[in-house]
Amino acid sequence: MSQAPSVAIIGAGMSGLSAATRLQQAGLQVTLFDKSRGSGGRMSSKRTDLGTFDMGTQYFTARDPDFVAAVAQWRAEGWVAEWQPRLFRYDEQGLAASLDQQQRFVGSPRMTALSRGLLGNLPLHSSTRVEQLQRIDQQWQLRDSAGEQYGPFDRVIVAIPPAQALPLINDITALAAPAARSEMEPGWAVALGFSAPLELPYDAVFVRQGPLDWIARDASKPNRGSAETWVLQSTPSWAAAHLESEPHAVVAELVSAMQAVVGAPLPAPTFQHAHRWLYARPAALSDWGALAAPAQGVYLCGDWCLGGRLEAAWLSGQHAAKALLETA
Ligand SMILES: Cc1cc2nc3c(=O)[nH]c(=O)nc-3n(C[C@H](O)[C@H](O)[C@H](O)COP(=O)(O)OP(=O)(O)OC[C@H]3O[C@@H](n4cnc5c(N)ncnc54)[C@H](O)[C@@H]3O)c2cc1C
Ligand SMILES: NC(=O)C1=CC=CN([C@@H]2O[C@H](COP(=O)(O)OP(=O)(O)OC[C@H]3O[C@@H](n4cnc5c(N)ncnc54)[C@H](OP(=O)(O)O)[C@@H]3O)[C@@H](O)[C@H]2O)C1
Repeated sequence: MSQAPSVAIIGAGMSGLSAATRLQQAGLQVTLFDKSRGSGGRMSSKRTDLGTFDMGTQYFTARDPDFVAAVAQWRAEGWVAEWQPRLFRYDEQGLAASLDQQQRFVGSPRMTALSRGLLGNLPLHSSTRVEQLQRIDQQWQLRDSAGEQYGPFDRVIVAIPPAQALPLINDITALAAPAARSEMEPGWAVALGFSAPLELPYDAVFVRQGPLDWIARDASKPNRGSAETWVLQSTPSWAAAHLESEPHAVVAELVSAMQAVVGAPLPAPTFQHAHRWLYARPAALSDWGALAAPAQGVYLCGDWCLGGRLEAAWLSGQHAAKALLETA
């Protein structure tokens, strides 16, 4: 190929953005597509009159040296900041402080600040659900759910959960077989706003039982504003058993579980909202990095290829970009 290949990236969550920024640095033309109104995917924030709520990624840690370096750069840009919550855990013995030495980071002033920073000036077709990839003359044409065509592109990176990726790559066995084996578990997230501080001695609690996985005072994160905002997240097993529940019923059950943790009735929230994540986290850990079909010029990445955390999503995007660059 005499000139740099053009690349379509389907999915503008962390893995797609990671691949996009790496390829842009290498001088390739990339175009992102996302079915949502913006970028970020599961690294999402909900804006309300009370302030924002992080409804997906709560915080992230950095262990891989390349990711540690990327996070240092994002901190310097002001896109992320360290969060030092007063951490507790809740188990059969009840509530106990559970402080540790782990550094934890969040987007600032909301989780999506990180995805906006990474997106920068990259071209993104938002509200565009890609439904089909067509191979024409050794290139790829994309078709969205409204029948619009995009392309041609020399290469395609599919950076979405496996169930959503499968219809796009079904004919490419090297990608379809592992994707078909990869299951994702669901989750419910509930945002609560209160008119006054709850005055609790913790900012976040690892619960991991019954309906509740985790509760966090969103307002304790850096640069969030002064409203008393909390996010409750369900365990995957509870979400699987309550996939079709009405949002108000989910709020009621998770608030009741939070009251059990707090050990006292909570005041009535002034704001409540429930969000269902059909594909929240991988059911099992994989170590693929990314999946590649170089002969067809198609690459598959996402947290599910490497471990189900934000860091894994970033690393998987880097793996996909590296594999693509090896054939560029
Ligand atoms: C409730 C919850 C809490 C979490 N908490 C944490 C945490 O505290 N720490 C942590 O490290 N990780 C956490 N995670 C996991 C973390 O959010 C993910 O690992 C990471 O965001 C995944 O990024 P990704 O790019 O792989 O996928 P996604 O973020 O899912 O990105 C995929 C993108 O593709 C788009 N898309 C899908 N199909 C199509 C299509 N056909 N056409 C166009 N676009 C499409 C979607 O809209 C989405 O934007 C949490 C996840 C959830 C759901
Ligand atoms: N809700 C969802 O859908 C999620 C999808 C994907 C990831 N989710 C959560 O992300 C968190 C990020 O994990 P990691 O980056 O590895 O953060 P750590 O803070 O290191 O947590 C890892 C793991 O260790 C336990 N733990 C850590 N610190 C404490 C502590 N101070 N007290 C008690 N427990 C702690 C805990 O796991 P256990 O199974 O051992 O309870 C943490 O999960 C992580 O929270 C994912 O669940 C959500």
